[in-house]
Amino acid sequence: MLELKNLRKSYGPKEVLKGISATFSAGKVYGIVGENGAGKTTLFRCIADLIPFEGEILKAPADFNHHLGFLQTNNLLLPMMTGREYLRLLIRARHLPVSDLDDRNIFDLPLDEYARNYSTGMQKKLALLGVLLQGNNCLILDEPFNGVDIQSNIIIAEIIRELRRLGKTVLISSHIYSTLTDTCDEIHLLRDGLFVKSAGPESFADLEGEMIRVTVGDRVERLGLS
Ligand SMILES: Nc1ncnc2c1ncn2[C@@H]1O[C@H](COP(=O)(O)OP(=O)(O)OP(=O)(O)O)[C@@H](O)[C@H]1O
Repeated sequence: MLELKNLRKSYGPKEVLKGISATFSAGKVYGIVGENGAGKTTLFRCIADLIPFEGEILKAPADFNHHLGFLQTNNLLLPMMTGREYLRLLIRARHLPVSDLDDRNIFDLPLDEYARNYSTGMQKKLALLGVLLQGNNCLILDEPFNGVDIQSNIIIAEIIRELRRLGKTVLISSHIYSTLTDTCDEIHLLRDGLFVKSAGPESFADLEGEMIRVTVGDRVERLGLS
């Protein structure tokens, strides 16, 4: 169980999260959408206890953080380590046996090459594989689809559905709305530091319509294209 109660976060005078309350349940997939700079990563970093915040984040069981996997958008600064060593490190951090790595290398990554020489998409796949092989109960996936090829995106969507079937709690951010409607049970729109709208599958289309109205407004006309 994961519950946010009046979660607030400021960077200096800048208030990014202004009192978010929400509950995230096991066996559900939650999408977070919002414009660049809306605070999605900040929210995730608060939940992962990586930065201080105000308000409350209630987690159960008590060792929740030991079963939390966080795929960050910028966790790709790997030291001199091969893909295989990176995966071993993450798996061992959970005191799990390292086995069948080649079989479980579902993205066909060159595991014996230095991970820092991987392409951006390959690094993301490696990081995702790492948090998945840890067997976490809660997964926070910050833009998992971004920079990854279409074939892998299809696989990632299927993995997310499998995580739901396994009873995990999954939080995802994405700038591609269809990736969320394909996978989520609920989507929250983060704007001005708050969840201003939340929708279940029956109102995903309404939420998209609302975002288009607010976001596009008269911007295209103002461009004065001719
Ligand atoms: N360490 C920091 N110090 C100061 N300001 C920060 C810091 N990290 C983030 N911010 C600011 O907080 C706001 C929210 O940033 P955040 O990265 O959480 O947004 P986001 O919704 O994830 O954006 P994007 O979609 O572009 O990834 C932005 O205005 C950003 O400039």
